[in-house]
Amino acid sequence: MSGCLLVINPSAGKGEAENIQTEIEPILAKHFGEVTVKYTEGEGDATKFVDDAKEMDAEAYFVVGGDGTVNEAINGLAALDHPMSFGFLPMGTVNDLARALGFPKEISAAIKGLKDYQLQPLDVGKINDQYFMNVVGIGAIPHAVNHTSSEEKSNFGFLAYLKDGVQAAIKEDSAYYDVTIDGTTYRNLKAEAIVIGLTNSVGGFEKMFKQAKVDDGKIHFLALQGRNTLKLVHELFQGLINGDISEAKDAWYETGEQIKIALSESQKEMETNVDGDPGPELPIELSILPSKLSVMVPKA
Ligand SMILES: Nc1ncnc2c1ncn2[C@@H]1O[C@H](COP(=O)(O)OP(=O)(O)OP(=O)(O)O)[C@@H](O)[C@H]1O
Repeated sequence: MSGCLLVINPSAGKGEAENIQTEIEPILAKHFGEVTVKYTEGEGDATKFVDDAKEMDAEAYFVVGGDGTVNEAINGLAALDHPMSFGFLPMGTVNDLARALGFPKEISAAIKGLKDYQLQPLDVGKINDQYFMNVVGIGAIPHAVNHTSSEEKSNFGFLAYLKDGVQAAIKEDSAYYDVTIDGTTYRNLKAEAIVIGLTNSVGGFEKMFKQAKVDDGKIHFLALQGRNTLKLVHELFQGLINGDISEAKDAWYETGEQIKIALSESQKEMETNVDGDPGPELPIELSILPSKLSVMVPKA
Protein backbone atom coordinates (compact mmCIF):
# COMPACT_ATOMS: atom_id res chain seq x y z
CA MET A 1 0.00 0.00 0.00
CA SER A 2 1.36 3.37 -0.98
CA GLY A 3 0.36 6.63 -2.58
CA CYS A 4 -2.64 8.86 -2.09
CA LEU A 5 -5.70 9.69 -4.15
CA LEU A 6 -6.46 13.39 -3.75
CA VAL A 7 -10.04 14.24 -4.72
CA ILE A 8 -11.05 17.89 -5.14
CA ASN A 9 -14.59 19.27 -5.44
CA PRO A 10 -13.91 22.44 -7.46
CA SER A 11 -17.32 23.90 -6.59
CA ALA A 12 -16.70 23.85 -2.83
CA GLY A 13 -15.34 26.73 -0.76
CA LYS A 14 -16.27 29.55 -3.17
CA GLY A 15 -13.96 28.15 -5.82
CA GLU A 16 -10.97 28.14 -3.46
CA ALA A 17 -10.70 24.34 -3.37
CA GLU A 18 -8.70 24.22 -6.62
CA ASN A 19 -6.03 26.60 -5.26
CA ILE A 20 -5.60 24.39 -2.24
CA GLN A 21 -4.19 21.66 -4.48
CA THR A 22 -0.77 23.31 -4.80
CA GLU A 23 -0.47 23.55 -1.02
CA ILE A 24 -1.73 20.14 0.03
CA GLU A 25 -0.23 17.98 -2.73
CA PRO A 26 3.43 18.24 -1.57
CA ILE A 27 2.40 17.53 2.03
CA LEU A 28 0.55 14.37 0.99
CA ALA A 29 3.47 13.35 -1.26
CA LYS A 30 5.80 13.55 1.72
CA HIS A 31 3.57 11.29 3.79
CA PHE A 32 2.43 8.78 1.17
CA GLY A 33 4.63 9.02 -1.95
CA GLU A 34 2.88 9.38 -5.28
CA VAL A 35 -0.26 11.57 -5.31
CA THR A 36 -2.93 11.10 -7.99
CA VAL A 37 -5.38 13.99 -8.35
CA LYS A 38 -9.02 13.72 -9.47
CA TYR A 39 -11.70 16.41 -9.70
CA THR A 40 -15.33 15.67 -8.96
CA GLU A 41 -17.85 16.66 -11.62
CA GLY A 42 -21.10 15.94 -9.83
CA GLU A 43 -23.01 13.94 -7.26
CA GLY A 44 -21.53 10.64 -6.17
CA ASP A 45 -18.05 11.11 -7.65
CA ALA A 46 -16.33 11.28 -4.25
CA THR A 47 -17.94 7.89 -3.47
CA LYS A 48 -17.05 6.30 -6.83
CA PHE A 49 -13.41 7.43 -6.71
CA VAL A 50 -12.89 5.24 -3.63
CA ASP A 51 -12.95 2.28 -6.07
CA ASP A 52 -10.05 3.88 -7.98
CA ALA A 53 -8.12 4.34 -4.73
CA LYS A 54 -8.70 0.67 -3.93
CA GLU A 55 -7.49 -0.40 -7.37
CA MET A 56 -4.38 1.76 -6.91
CA ASP A 57 -3.86 0.10 -3.52
CA ALA A 58 -3.57 3.64 -2.13
CA GLU A 59 -2.56 4.16 1.47
CA ALA A 60 -4.76 7.25 1.81
CA TYR A 61 -7.91 8.81 0.35
CA PHE A 62 -8.01 12.58 0.78
CA VAL A 63 -10.83 14.93 -0.20
CA VAL A 64 -11.06 18.71 -0.45
CA GLY A 65 -14.69 19.84 -0.17
CA GLY A 66 -17.65 20.58 2.08
CA ASP A 67 -19.61 18.18 4.29
CA GLY A 68 -21.39 16.87 1.17
CA THR A 69 -18.10 15.71 -0.33
CA VAL A 70 -16.92 14.30 3.00
CA ASN A 71 -20.18 12.36 3.36
CA GLU A 72 -19.76 10.95 -0.15
CA ALA A 73 -16.19 9.87 0.62
CA ILE A 74 -17.33 8.17 3.82
CA ASN A 75 -20.05 6.32 1.88
CA GLY A 76 -17.33 4.81 -0.31
CA LEU A 77 -14.82 4.08 2.44
CA ALA A 78 -17.21 2.60 5.01
CA ALA A 79 -18.31 -0.04 2.47
CA LEU A 80 -14.74 -1.46 2.34
CA ASP A 81 -13.65 -4.28 4.66
CA HIS A 82 -10.34 -2.54 5.32
CA PRO A 83 -10.60 1.14 4.39
CA MET A 84 -7.42 3.09 3.68
CA SER A 85 -6.62 6.15 5.82
CA PHE A 86 -8.99 9.05 5.26
CA GLY A 87 -8.12 12.74 5.16
CA PHE A 88 -9.99 15.91 4.28
CA LEU A 89 -9.81 19.68 4.17
CA PRO A 90 -13.11 21.30 5.20
CA MET A 91 -14.20 23.77 2.50
CA GLY A 92 -17.94 23.98 3.26
CA THR A 93 -20.09 26.40 5.18
CA VAL A 94 -20.78 24.22 8.23
CA ASN A 95 -17.94 21.66 8.40
CA ASP A 96 -19.43 19.63 11.24
CA LEU A 97 -16.94 16.78 11.10
CA ALA A 98 -13.96 19.14 11.19
CA ARG A 99 -15.48 20.89 14.20
CA ALA A 100 -16.06 17.61 15.98
CA LEU A 101 -12.46 16.56 15.32
CA GLY A 102 -11.09 19.88 16.59
CA PHE A 103 -9.60 21.09 13.30
CA PRO A 104 -8.21 24.63 13.37
CA LYS A 105 -10.84 27.09 12.07
CA GLU A 106 -8.51 28.62 9.47
CA ILE A 107 -7.90 26.44 6.43
CA SER A 108 -4.23 27.59 6.26
CA ALA A 109 -3.72 26.36 9.83
CA ALA A 110 -5.37 23.04 8.99
CA ILE A 111 -3.03 22.59 6.02
CA LYS A 112 -0.01 23.42 8.16
CA GLY A 113 -1.19 21.03 10.86
CA LEU A 114 -1.40 18.19 8.35
CA LYS A 115 2.39 18.24 8.00
CA ASP A 116 2.35 16.38 11.31
CA TYR A 117 -1.09 14.77 11.55
CA GLN A 118 -2.37 12.10 13.88
CA LEU A 119 -4.73 9.27 12.94
CA GLN A 120 -7.98 9.40 14.90
CA PRO A 121 -10.43 6.46 14.95
CA LEU A 122 -13.85 7.56 13.67
CA ASP A 123 -17.23 5.87 14.11
CA VAL A 124 -19.47 5.74 11.04
CA GLY A 125 -23.24 5.43 11.22
CA LYS A 126 -25.40 3.34 8.93
CA ILE A 127 -28.96 4.32 8.02
CA ASN A 128 -30.75 1.67 5.94
CA ASP A 129 -28.29 1.06 3.10
CA GLN A 130 -26.28 4.29 3.32
CA TYR A 131 -23.70 5.70 5.72
CA PHE A 132 -23.56 8.93 7.69
CA MET A 133 -20.88 10.67 9.69
CA ASN A 134 -22.77 13.12 11.79
CA VAL A 135 -26.51 13.61 12.05
CA VAL A 136 -29.94 12.28 11.13
CA GLY A 137 -32.94 14.51 11.73
CA ILE A 138 -36.60 13.47 11.74
CA GLY A 139 -39.72 15.62 11.97
CA ALA A 140 -39.86 19.38 12.27
CA ILE A 141 -36.16 20.15 11.85
CA PRO A 142 -35.46 18.16 8.67
CA HIS A 143 -38.76 19.39 7.27
CA ALA A 144 -37.48 22.93 7.73
CA VAL A 145 -34.03 22.11 6.33
CA ASN A 146 -35.26 20.07 3.35
CA HIS A 147 -37.71 22.76 2.25
CA THR A 148 -35.56 25.85 2.55
CA SER A 149 -33.48 27.00 -0.40
CA SER A 150 -29.76 27.69 0.13
CA GLU A 151 -30.44 31.38 -0.71
CA GLU A 152 -32.97 31.62 2.09
CA LYS A 153 -30.48 29.96 4.43
CA SER A 154 -27.67 32.38 3.63
CA ASN A 155 -29.96 35.42 3.53
CA PHE A 156 -31.59 34.89 6.88
CA GLY A 157 -29.06 32.84 8.78
CA PHE A 158 -29.36 29.32 10.06
CA LEU A 159 -31.27 30.02 13.26
CA ALA A 160 -33.75 32.35 11.63
CA TYR A 161 -34.81 29.85 8.99
CA LEU A 162 -34.72 27.03 11.47
CA LYS A 163 -37.01 28.97 13.77
CA ASP A 164 -39.57 29.78 11.07
CA GLY A 165 -39.36 26.33 9.57
CA VAL A 166 -39.68 24.57 12.89
CA GLN A 167 -42.58 26.77 13.91
CA ALA A 168 -44.48 25.96 10.75
CA ALA A 169 -43.61 22.30 10.76
CA ILE A 170 -44.37 21.64 14.43
CA LYS A 171 -48.06 22.18 13.76
CA GLU A 172 -48.19 19.44 11.17
CA ASP A 173 -45.26 17.23 12.03
CA SER A 174 -45.90 16.18 15.60
CA ALA A 175 -46.12 12.42 15.27
CA TYR A 176 -46.12 9.14 17.16
CA TYR A 177 -43.15 6.84 16.76
CA ASP A 178 -42.24 3.27 17.66
CA VAL A 179 -38.58 3.36 18.65
CA THR A 180 -36.46 0.29 19.38
CA ILE A 181 -33.11 0.93 21.05
CA ASP A 182 -30.84 -2.10 21.48
CA GLY A 183 -33.80 -4.47 21.60
CA THR A 184 -36.13 -2.46 23.85
CA THR A 185 -39.19 -1.05 22.08
CA TYR A 186 -40.93 2.14 23.15
CA ARG A 187 -44.33 2.48 21.46
CA ASN A 188 -46.35 5.57 20.59
CA LEU A 189 -43.63 8.02 21.52
CA LYS A 190 -44.93 11.49 20.71
CA ALA A 191 -42.24 13.77 19.38
CA GLU A 192 -42.05 16.98 17.40
CA ALA A 193 -38.50 16.34 16.31
CA ILE A 194 -35.89 13.62 16.66
CA VAL A 195 -32.17 14.29 16.35
CA ILE A 196 -29.67 11.45 16.07
CA GLY A 197 -26.01 12.39 16.30
CA LEU A 198 -22.59 10.77 16.33
CA THR A 199 -20.53 13.80 17.31
CA ASN A 200 -20.82 16.89 19.47
CA SER A 201 -21.27 19.20 16.46
CA VAL A 202 -24.70 19.26 14.84
CA GLY A 203 -25.44 21.84 12.15
CA GLY A 204 -22.45 23.87 13.28
CA PHE A 205 -23.58 24.00 16.91
CA GLU A 206 -20.97 22.41 19.10
CA LYS A 207 -23.01 21.87 22.24
CA MET A 208 -25.87 19.69 21.07
CA PHE A 209 -24.48 16.37 22.32
CA LYS A 210 -21.81 17.68 24.66
CA GLN A 211 -20.64 14.25 25.74
CA ALA A 212 -20.49 12.60 22.28
CA LYS A 213 -17.04 11.47 21.16
CA VAL A 214 -16.20 10.62 17.54
CA ASP A 215 -15.12 7.12 18.62
CA ASP A 216 -17.43 6.34 21.57
CA GLY A 217 -19.22 3.58 19.62
CA LYS A 218 -22.61 5.12 20.39
CA ILE A 219 -25.54 6.60 18.55
CA HIS A 220 -26.93 9.56 20.50
CA PHE A 221 -30.72 9.81 20.28
CA LEU A 222 -32.76 12.84 21.30
CA ALA A 223 -36.54 13.16 21.02
CA LEU A 224 -38.01 16.59 21.57
CA GLN A 225 -41.50 16.55 22.94
CA GLY A 226 -44.19 19.01 23.88
CA ARG A 227 -45.20 22.50 22.98
CA ASN A 228 -41.85 23.94 24.00
CA THR A 229 -39.96 22.18 21.24
CA LEU A 230 -39.02 25.40 19.53
CA LYS A 231 -37.68 26.94 22.74
CA LEU A 232 -35.87 23.72 23.52
CA VAL A 233 -34.28 23.53 20.07
CA HIS A 234 -33.10 27.09 20.49
CA GLU A 235 -31.65 26.44 23.93
CA LEU A 236 -29.95 23.23 22.87
CA PHE A 237 -28.38 24.84 19.84
CA GLN A 238 -27.20 27.78 21.89
CA GLY A 239 -25.77 25.50 24.56
CA LEU A 240 -27.99 27.15 27.19
CA ILE A 241 -28.91 23.92 28.90
CA ASN A 242 -26.39 23.17 31.58
CA GLY A 243 -25.19 19.65 32.15
CA ASP A 244 -26.66 16.69 30.41
CA ILE A 245 -29.34 16.95 27.72
CA SER A 246 -31.21 14.20 29.57
CA GLU A 247 -31.92 16.73 32.31
CA ALA A 248 -33.77 18.99 29.92
CA LYS A 249 -37.53 19.10 30.36
CA ASP A 250 -39.46 17.71 27.37
CA ALA A 251 -36.39 15.99 25.95
CA TRP A 252 -35.78 12.26 25.94
CA TYR A 253 -32.14 11.32 25.52
CA GLU A 254 -30.76 7.79 25.06
CA THR A 255 -27.73 6.17 23.53
CA GLY A 256 -27.56 2.87 21.69
CA GLU A 257 -25.84 0.80 19.04
CA GLN A 258 -28.89 -0.37 17.05
CA ILE A 259 -31.92 1.86 16.69
CA LYS A 260 -35.09 1.30 14.69
CA ILE A 261 -37.58 4.09 14.16
CA ALA A 262 -40.99 3.69 12.55
CA LEU A 263 -44.15 5.74 12.59
CA SER A 264 -46.84 4.24 14.80
CA GLU A 265 -49.82 2.96 12.82
CA SER A 266 -51.65 4.71 10.00
CA GLN A 267 -49.89 8.00 9.78
CA LYS A 268 -48.60 10.04 6.91
CA GLU A 269 -45.09 9.68 5.55
CA MET A 270 -42.18 11.19 7.44
CA GLU A 271 -39.00 12.43 5.85
CA THR A 272 -35.48 12.50 7.25
CA ASN A 273 -32.38 14.57 6.69
CA VAL A 274 -29.00 12.83 6.69
CA ASP A 275 -25.84 14.89 7.13
CA GLY A 276 -27.63 17.94 5.70
CA ASP A 277 -29.25 16.29 2.67
CA PRO A 278 -32.70 14.71 2.29
CA GLY A 279 -32.57 11.07 3.45
CA PRO A 280 -34.86 8.02 3.36
CA GLU A 281 -38.44 8.10 4.62
CA LEU A 282 -39.38 6.17 7.75
CA PRO A 283 -39.04 3.34 8.75
CA ILE A 284 -35.30 3.49 9.29
CA GLU A 285 -32.73 1.20 10.87
CA LEU A 286 -29.59 2.73 12.31
CA SER A 287 -26.42 1.07 13.48
CA ILE A 288 -22.92 2.14 14.42
CA LEU A 289 -19.66 0.91 12.92
CA PRO A 290 -17.28 1.65 15.79
CA SER A 291 -13.89 3.12 14.79
CA LYS A 292 -14.56 2.09 11.17
CA LEU A 293 -12.27 4.78 9.73
CA SER A 294 -8.91 6.29 10.64
CA VAL A 295 -9.01 9.98 9.91
CA MET A 296 -6.06 12.36 9.58
CA VAL A 297 -6.37 15.16 12.15
CA PRO A 298 -4.04 18.16 11.87
CA LYS A 299 -1.79 18.68 14.88
CA ALA A 300 -2.45 21.98 16.65
N1 LIG B 1 -17.50 19.92 -10.40
C1 LIG B 1 -18.62 20.16 -9.71
N2 LIG B 1 -19.42 21.20 -10.02
C2 LIG B 1 -20.57 21.44 -9.33
N3 LIG B 1 -21.00 20.69 -8.30
C3 LIG B 1 -20.24 19.63 -7.93
C4 LIG B 1 -19.03 19.31 -8.63
N4 LIG B 1 -18.49 18.22 -8.04
C5 LIG B 1 -19.33 17.85 -7.05
N5 LIG B 1 -20.39 18.70 -6.99
C6 LIG B 1 -21.50 18.66 -6.03
O1 LIG B 1 -21.10 19.26 -4.83
C7 LIG B 1 -21.91 18.77 -3.76
C8 LIG B 1 -21.14 18.74 -2.47
O2 LIG B 1 -20.73 20.05 -2.16
P1 LIG B 1 -19.91 20.37 -0.85
O3 LIG B 1 -18.83 19.38 -0.67
O4 LIG B 1 -19.55 21.81 -0.86
O5 LIG B 1 -20.93 20.03 0.27
P2 LIG B 1 -22.07 20.90 0.94
O6 LIG B 1 -22.91 19.93 1.70
O7 LIG B 1 -22.70 21.78 -0.07
O8 LIG B 1 -21.24 21.74 1.95
P3 LIG B 1 -21.74 22.90 2.88
O9 LIG B 1 -23.24 22.82 2.93
O10 LIG B 1 -21.09 22.62 4.19
O11 LIG B 1 -21.23 24.13 2.22
C9 LIG B 1 -22.33 17.37 -4.20
O12 LIG B 1 -23.73 17.31 -4.11
C10 LIG B 1 -21.92 17.27 -5.65
O13 LIG B 1 -23.00 16.89 -6.46
